[in-house]
Amino acid sequence: MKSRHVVLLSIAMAIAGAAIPLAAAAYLSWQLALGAEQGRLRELADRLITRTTSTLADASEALDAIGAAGLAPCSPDHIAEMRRLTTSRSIKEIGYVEQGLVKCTSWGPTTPQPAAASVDFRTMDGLGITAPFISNVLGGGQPMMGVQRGAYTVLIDPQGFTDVVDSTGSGLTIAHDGGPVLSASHALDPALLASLLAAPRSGADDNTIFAIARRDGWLAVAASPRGAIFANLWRQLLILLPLGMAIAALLVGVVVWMSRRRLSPLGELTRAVRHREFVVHYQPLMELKSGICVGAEALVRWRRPDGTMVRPDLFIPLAEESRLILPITDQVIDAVIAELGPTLVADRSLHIAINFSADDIKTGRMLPLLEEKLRAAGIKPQQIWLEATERGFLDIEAARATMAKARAMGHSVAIDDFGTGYSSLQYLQDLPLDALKIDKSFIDTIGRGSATSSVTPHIISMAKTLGLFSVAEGIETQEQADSLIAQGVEFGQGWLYGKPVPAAAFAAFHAQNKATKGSAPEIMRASP
Ligand SMILES: Nc1nc2c(ncn2[C@@H]2O[C@H](COP(=O)(O)O[C@H]3[C@@H](O)[C@H](n4cnc5c(=O)[nH]c(N)nc54)O[C@@H]3COP(=O)(O)O)[C@@H](O)[C@H]2O)c(=O)[nH]1
Repeated sequence: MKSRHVVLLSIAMAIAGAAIPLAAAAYLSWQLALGAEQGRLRELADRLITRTTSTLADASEALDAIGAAGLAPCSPDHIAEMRRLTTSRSIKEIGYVEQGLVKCTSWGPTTPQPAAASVDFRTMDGLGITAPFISNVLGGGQPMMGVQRGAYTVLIDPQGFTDVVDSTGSGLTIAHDGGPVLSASHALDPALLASLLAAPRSGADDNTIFAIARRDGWLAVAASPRGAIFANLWRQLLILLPLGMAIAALLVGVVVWMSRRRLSPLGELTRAVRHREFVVHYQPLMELKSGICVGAEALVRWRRPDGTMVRPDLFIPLAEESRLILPITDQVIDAVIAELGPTLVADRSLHIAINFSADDIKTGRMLPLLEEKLRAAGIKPQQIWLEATERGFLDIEAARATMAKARAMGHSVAIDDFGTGYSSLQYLQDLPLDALKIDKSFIDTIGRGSATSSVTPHIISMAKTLGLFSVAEGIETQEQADSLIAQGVEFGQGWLYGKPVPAAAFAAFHAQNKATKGSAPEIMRASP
């Protein structure tokens, strides 16, 4: 993914990371406040049913008592007893009805008049309920609720159900489940009430929050305006918003940290390793005297997704520091085998030099892997040279063990960039080596009469004394080549012969060189 895309994605993720926890905090606060209000309304509705059933129980008791009193209808004692029974808070009046006419009430005898209305429904214990009950003779024309059994009708003020239950102004409605409404305070929107009676449920709409309770044959609805939850909502927000803000800050921090990591050189390199973005170019290695191409040095390049190539000296130091060099070396080995395996199998005189990191030289972890891969491809170990810089010799004993093992397997081993390190020359005679690669900085001095130009002959003669091949790096002119040949340097590479090129171009160069100059010896070892 390109850096621009990473930045855009990071911005999108940071916005989402900030918005989602805040939105979640707001949503959760709303849900908690709504849930609390609905819980309160449910409780109110339940209390309303309790109040209704206890009022009806009072009425039933009064009806039983007057019925069982056995007093002469409308006698002073009968009227006194009816009056005594109206002392309960909910019972407003009692009427005695004979043949459809009210003969007397708890207030006294009346001129016989027709009783008000017929019964609307019967409760589970047989009480006949009329709601509203409006009669001039009973209840003085006020809308009441009539509870009837036998010859008696008890009048109850329906407002009493709802007034006592709630003091917060919530709308309360009690209805016979599946039947008419008995009482309502702060009347609900009629359409909403009708819908709740038809399909009882708790919930909220644009204006109202409502909850129901249903039991003992009664349905109670409690409702409050949406604004009723705002106080609780702010309380919830005060708790949850800081939490949401903390989570948002954490998420944004993580996104920033991840994107900075991803956009950092190390992040880029890590991703490149994961996506195997490395390619290998091959620079011809020549036998200087004969001009025969004896092999090539494998040089890694990082091809970024946009196609640009990154030079190894720009990423190898970071790769070594972060140990990403290990998977990079593995990818180089895989590329060499995949790209030049058939060429190497077809020409046993050809070899490829691979650069190994200090870590590899110290641990030797790549040797078994290399052995297995070469065997599978049919490539001889002698065809792969190992190059190590002096940085790999910091732990000289470990380096010696790895190099000895590599040579025992059949590989040749060369010291790369020789002369640029600070290691003691002492180790040279003890290390199991085949070649010294003289660094380009020394080759550049040839013919220039500079102070360091006198060092090159010493390096060449040291290699000879130690019985090692010398390989000159970075030969750019024929003058340099002639001088090196005259000093007995066996091999060399440089732009004079060829720049590092992709595998196919190198194979073509090698075939052309072989056709004109012939083949190198199959095994090139400085010493057994
Ligand atoms: N651990 C690993 N290190 C690697 C690997 N591949 C490369 N490297 C190291 O990176 C350094 C830079 O390499 P590169 O940019 O590829 O440069 C090489 C040649 O292109 C360059 N060269 C060769 N001939 C000439 C020349 O005539 N003129 C000129 N200006 N430059 C020339 O020199 C580099 C050769 O490198 P080396 O022989 O290895 O010293 C370099 O230090 C590589 O080692 C890898 O896979 N692993």
